[in-house]
Formats: sequence, C-alpha cells, structure tokens
Amino acid sequence: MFTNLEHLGLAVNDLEAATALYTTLLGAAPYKKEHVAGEAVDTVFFQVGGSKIELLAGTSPDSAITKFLAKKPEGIHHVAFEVDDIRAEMARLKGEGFVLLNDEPKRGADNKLVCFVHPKSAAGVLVELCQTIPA
Ligand SMILES: CC[C@@H](C(=O)O)C(=O)SCCNC(=O)CCNC(=O)[C@H](O)C(C)(C)COP(=O)(O)OP(=O)(O)OC[C@H]1O[C@@H](n2cnc3c(N)ncnc32)[C@H](O)[C@@H]1OP(=O)(O)O
Ligand SMILES: [Co+2]
Repeated sequence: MFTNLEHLGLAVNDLEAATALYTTLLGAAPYKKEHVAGEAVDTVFFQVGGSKIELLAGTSPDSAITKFLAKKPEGIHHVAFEVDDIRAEMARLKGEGFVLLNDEPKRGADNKLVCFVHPKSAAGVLVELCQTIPA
C-alpha cells in the first residue's frame, strides 16, 4: 500500500547554494546531509510536515543526477512514495505493466530501501518507492 508522499527529489548543480536557498525558502535548516555511494549522489534533506525535500547533486559522471543535469535544467527529478511493503508493491506494479529500474530493492538515503519506476511508464515522471528499514 502507498502510505505517504515521502519526498520530492530536486536535482541541483551546487548543493551548498541550493541548501542555503531552501533553508531561507522553507525557514528551517536541513536535518541531514548524506552521501549515497551506490547512487553517486550527495543529498540534503528538509522535513516539511509529513514529507521531505531531497536535494541531490551528482558526485560522478555516471550519476543519474549528473546525466539528468547535462540535458535538463535544475528542478524536480523524481517523486517518492512511502510504501508499507516494497517487494509487494514492486510485484504489483510489475504485474500492471510498469517498468521497474531495479529487480531488488536497493539501499537509498535516510534509512530506506528504494526502487525506481521508469518515467516512460509513469507519464513522464520518475517514481521512487521507499520503505523504512526496520531498526
Ligand atoms: C539518494 C538515493 C535515492 C533516495 O534514497 O532518495 C535517490 O533519490 S537517488 C536519485 C538518483 N538515482 C536515480 O535516478 C536512479 C534511477 N534513474 C535511472 O535509472 C535513470 O536516471 C533513468 C531514469 C533510467 C534515465 O537514464 P537514461 O535512460 O540513461 O537517461 P536518458 O537521458 O537517456 O533518458 C531517457 C529518457 O528518460 C527521460 N528521463 C530521464 N530522467 C528523467 C527524470 N528524472 N524524469 C523524467 N524523465 C526522465 C529522458 O528525458 C529521456 O526521454 P526522451 O528524451 O524523451 O527519450
Ligand atoms: Co529520492
């Protein structure tokens, strides 16, 4: 089951500048900065009510964020939903014909297992599923 709009992922060129901008815009400091080696990204998270803003900067030419920003301007990169059972949702979406970008959940930022749905099968939006890793 989809339970929450977990975060909006924003691709940025300059993480420090974007962090300062969003600190001013939201009137609150970020609660976390995290490097995710598996995705070759640096992230900064802001809490906004029950959802989050995730700023993302690529850390290598192979990063999905670096490739995205080579073609498009800064802005919304993906929409992430919290799910209660990521494997069950992956199986359900696959059965419905959505194209999943990973066969197994992988380690994301902020203590999550994640899976991506190809934007070509989701009306032009890159969708991320997230499930909190139990303590
Ligand atoms: C920090 C970890 C995690 C978290 O915990 O929150 C993250 O958020 S990591 C975020 C970064 N990681 C990812 O995005 C992984 C999943 N993404 C991918 O696998 C790829 O980026 C992609 C979506 C498969 C695209 O890669 P590729 O096919 O190599 O790129 P192209 O430039 O050739 O694009 C093909 C096609 O798709 C369109 N596209 C690409 N990215 C997006 C996007 N973010 N939103 C919407 N559309 C997108 C692109 O425009 C191309 O379209 P056409 O030009 O019409 O063919
Ligand atoms: Co994300």
